[in-house]
Amino acid sequence: MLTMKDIVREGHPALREVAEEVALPLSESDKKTLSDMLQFVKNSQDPDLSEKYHLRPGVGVAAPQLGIKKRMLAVHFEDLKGTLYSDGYVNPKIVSHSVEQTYISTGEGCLSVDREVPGIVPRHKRITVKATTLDGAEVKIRLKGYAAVVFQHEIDHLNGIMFYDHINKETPLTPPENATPCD
Ligand SMILES: O=CN(O)CCNC(=O)c1cccc(Cl)c1Cl
Ligand code: NI
Repeated sequence: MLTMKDIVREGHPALREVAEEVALPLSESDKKTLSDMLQFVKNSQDPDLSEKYHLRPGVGVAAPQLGIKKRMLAVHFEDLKGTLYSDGYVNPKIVSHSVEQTYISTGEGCLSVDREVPGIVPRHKRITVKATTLDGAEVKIRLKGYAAVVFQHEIDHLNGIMFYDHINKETPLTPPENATPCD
C-alpha cells in the first residue's frame, strides 16, 4: 500500500515537470499504480487507517506526487451537494472552462507541501474534462465549484504547477474580481 513515504515533496523535479501521456489501454503496471493511488486517497480519509499509517488526509493524488511522470490522477471526495467522485483518470484534459472563477475560502493544501501556504487560489468555476477512467472508459465530465477546484489542483500537478503558483503575491487574501467562493 502507498504511504506518506511514497509522496515526493517540494524540490523533487517530478513536481515541476510536465508529465507524459500514458499509453492506452493501460498496462497492468499502470493500472496497479492508479488503483493504488485511489486506495491511498481513500485510506487517507479513513480514521483508523490514516492514524495507523500516519496518512495526511487528501481528496486526490497525482502520479508526479509519487515521482511518476505520467498523466494519471485519482480522486475520492464528495462535493457540497453530496455527489461522490471516486475514480482514477488517465490523460485528463480540460477541454473547456468558464470565464468565471471560484476558490476555496480557506485556501488549498498539498501532500507534497509540508507547510501552510495561506492565500486564495483562483480557479475556473466550471470545467469540462475529457479523460479515460481506471476501467478504460472514455468520459467527458462537467464539473463546477469544489469538484472543479479539486480536479484543477490535480491536473496542475501533471503540468508541474503547484497551488501556490496561483496565489497573488501582493494581495494573497483578496479574492479576484469575478470570483465567488465554492464553499
Ligand atoms: O494533489 C493532491 N494533494 O496534494 C492532496 C492534499 N490536498 C488536498 O486534498 C486538497 C486540500 C484543499 C484543497 C484542494 Cl483543491 C486539495 Cl486537492
Ligand atoms: Ni497536491
